[in-house]
Amino acid sequence: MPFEVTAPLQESSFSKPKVLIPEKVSPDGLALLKKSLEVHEKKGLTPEQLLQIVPEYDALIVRSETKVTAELLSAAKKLRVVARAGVGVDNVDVTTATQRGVIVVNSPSGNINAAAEHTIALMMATARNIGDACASIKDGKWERSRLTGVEVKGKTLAIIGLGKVGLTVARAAIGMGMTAVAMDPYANPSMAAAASVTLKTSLPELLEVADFLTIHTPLIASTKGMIGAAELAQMKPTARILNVARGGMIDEAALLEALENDKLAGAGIDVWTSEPPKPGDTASRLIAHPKVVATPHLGASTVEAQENVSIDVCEQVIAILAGELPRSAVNAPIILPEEFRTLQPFVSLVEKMGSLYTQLYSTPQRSASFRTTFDLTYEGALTTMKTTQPLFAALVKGLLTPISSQDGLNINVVNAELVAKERGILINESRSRENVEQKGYSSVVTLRARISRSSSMPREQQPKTVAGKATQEQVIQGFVSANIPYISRLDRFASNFVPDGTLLICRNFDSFGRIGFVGNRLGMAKVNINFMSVAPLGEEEEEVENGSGRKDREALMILGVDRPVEDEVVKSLIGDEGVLEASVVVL
Ligand SMILES: NC(=O)c1ccc[n+]([C@@H]2O[C@H](COP(=O)([O-])OP(=O)(O)OC[C@H]3O[C@@H](n4cnc5c(N)ncnc54)[C@H](O)[C@@H]3O)[C@@H](O)[C@H]2O)c1
Ligand SMILES: O=C(O)[C@H](O)COP(=O)(O)O
Repeated sequence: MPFEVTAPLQESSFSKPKVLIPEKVSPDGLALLKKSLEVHEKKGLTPEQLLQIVPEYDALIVRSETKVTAELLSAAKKLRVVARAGVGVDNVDVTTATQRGVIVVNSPSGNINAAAEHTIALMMATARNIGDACASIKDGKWERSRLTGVEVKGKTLAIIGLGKVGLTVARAAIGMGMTAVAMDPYANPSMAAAASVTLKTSLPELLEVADFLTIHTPLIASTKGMIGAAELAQMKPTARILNVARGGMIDEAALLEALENDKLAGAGIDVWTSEPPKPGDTASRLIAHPKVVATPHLGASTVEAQENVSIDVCEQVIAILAGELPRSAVNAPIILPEEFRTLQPFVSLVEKMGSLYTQLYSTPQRSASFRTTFDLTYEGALTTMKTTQPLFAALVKGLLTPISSQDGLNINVVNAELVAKERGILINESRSRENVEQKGYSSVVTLRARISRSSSMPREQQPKTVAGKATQEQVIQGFVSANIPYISRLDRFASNFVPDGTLLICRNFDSFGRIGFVGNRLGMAKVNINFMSVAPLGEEEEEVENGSGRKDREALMILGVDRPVEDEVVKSLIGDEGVLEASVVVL
């Protein structure tokens, strides 16, 4: 099948690419889009309505309210880009987008100043009881002494996360006569020093000196719930806490308890664990608390910031739909969009090849005693790709998925090399000049696993052989046709099957009655067969002795089944009836 490179969508295309914008995005960027694209602004859609209309769109532009879920991305068959008009992409399922070849872009710097100014506004509001005072005077009261505040000059601002927003807040606070200290394990010490911010190495060190504590990290595993009851207890009772980053980093129940019991003087909160908060939940009780100044996620909501992020992401959408490189891609920073799209079916193929290898050929004893080196070879049109990083990442992911917990496995082009190194997986990639079109394919991928004794083991402890040889090699080969991956070689066998779902793979002598025997046993076990494929020995392979004195050729039988096959059923296939080996793999 020809290797297709999707043509960039041009202005002159018969129908213009369509962009869906289900949230309020500033018109400045939209004006740029409208020159060459069909732009549909549809606010207030329910998730169900969004799911229904998304298949017709090439691009989706969102802010923080739209949840770009795996379900939505699966329904969005034409989608090429999700653009986040802002910084945080925690409302976008980036992993699924990556798997589906959808580029996610954001605007990493368009709203920094807005978020920093909002932090300062909340700091001043908590210091001077602005929220409470405003409510009081509107209620017809005149409560001057109850509402006496504090000054920020001479106080210490403690910052968690000295990134773009954190540093901007620090500079403004220092300008108001405050001392700035920060805790950020990844901060650049010289940049901190240049901004007159003192870095602290631990959270307790930071908490104990804070008159105001402000959080400016992303919401990730290490920051989720980082300020709980224990941390609040380490702060001065006169301290105030601010959060203009993300809900979920401060334990809302612990914060409410601290405020109610005078363990903390106040809080200025813009972001909430659940947005919008539900009536009666902890966040709603916090919002109602007189010591809390609350805003509905307004950190980036300034005219200027919205103009910035809108222009930034709209320019990137235009670039991607024209086949060019975006400036701020979250999931594919080093690969051209068209290459990314073309590589996607091969990403799926290589991932399945890796998973097949682990499930069929690797055993725990083997991995402890032997070293496996993987050679990944690309032939045909694939060799013209500028980068094959996504294929490398897919192999690492495929090899590890069957032996990892799903939650912990987030392997992508950014972290694949690191993960491979950490797990001791050696992968050599190479491009072959062989003309595979003669074989009827435009591109072929071959995974060759070479197993040899681990040289790090003391010689006397090394097992004598690997299946009788000093080194052993297994080969899996595949290709893509009409975007569907196929396995064309499985070890010594010339196969042709789609690596998908639950497969029973039997090695048997290629003689009468084997298929009937296996089909019968599966039928008795109430396992339905969805498809069957026979893989004969490759032409160069020899016949072997079949146990009854005759020479016979071996073959593989690959059966797609509708459910996992029990171990005893699999074992019952092996024996006199000619099945030599049987394994179940899930792909
Ligand atoms: N409320 C809003 O409307 C609004 C607007 C803009 C940004 N934000 C949010 O503000 C946050 C900061 O944005 P940014 O642009 O400054 O991001 P950034 O990536 O520039 O900075 C984040 C900093 O956090 C640090 N960090 C990461 N993990 C940490 C940890 N465990 N402990 C301490 N520091 C850690 C990083 O090293 C980095 O320096 C993000 O969550 C962003 O989504 C909110
Ligand atoms: O991550 C961001 O950029 C901010 O939280 C802003 O979100 P918003 O676009 O929904 O205002």
